[in-house]
Amino acid sequence: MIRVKVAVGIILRDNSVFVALRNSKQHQGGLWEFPGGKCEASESAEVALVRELKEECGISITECEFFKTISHDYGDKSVELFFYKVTGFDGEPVGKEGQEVRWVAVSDLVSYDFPEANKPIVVALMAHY
Ligand SMILES: Nc1nc2c([nH]c(=O)n2[C@H]2C[C@H](O)[C@@H](COP(=O)(O)OP(=O)(O)OP(=O)(O)O)O2)c(=O)[nH]1
Ligand SMILES: [Mg+2]
Repeated sequence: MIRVKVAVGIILRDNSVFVALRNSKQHQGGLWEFPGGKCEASESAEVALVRELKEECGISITECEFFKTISHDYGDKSVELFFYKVTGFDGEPVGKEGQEVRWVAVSDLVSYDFPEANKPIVVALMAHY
C-alpha cells in the first residue's frame, strides 16, 4: 500500500478560507481541497507546506500554526495529512497551476465536496467560525 505524508494549508482571512478544485486526473480528483502536497523525502511538513503554497498559490507564508493530523486509508492510497492554519502570508493566493480557486466563508464550507479525510477538519473549522 502506498503511504504518503502530505502538508496542507488552511489559508484563512477574516472568516473565509481559500480552497482549490482538484484536477479530475489527480487522486481524489473533482473534489475541493485545501492547497498542499506531498512531503519530499526527509522534508519536514512545515518546510513542505511553505514550498507547496508557493508553488500552487504563489504566496509566502509569514504566520502559521499546526492544527491537526489526520491519517486516512482511501483503499488505493493511504495518506497522513498535516493540516496547518495559515493566518499570515505575503502575496495574493491564486491558482498557479490553472486550478479553479475560491475564497469561501467558513460557514459555507458544508456546501463543498472535500475528500473523506477532510470531513473532521471541516467540522472543526465550522465549529470555531
Ligand atoms: N492537497 C491536499 N491533498 C489532500 C487533501 N485531502 C486529501 O485527502 N488529500 C490527499 C489527496 C492526495 O492523495 C494527497 C495530496 O496529494 P497532492 O496531489 O496534493 O500532492 P502534490 O501537490 O505533491 O501533487 P503531485 O506532485 O503528485 O501532482 O492528499 C487536501 O485537503 N489537500
Ligand atoms: Mg497538491
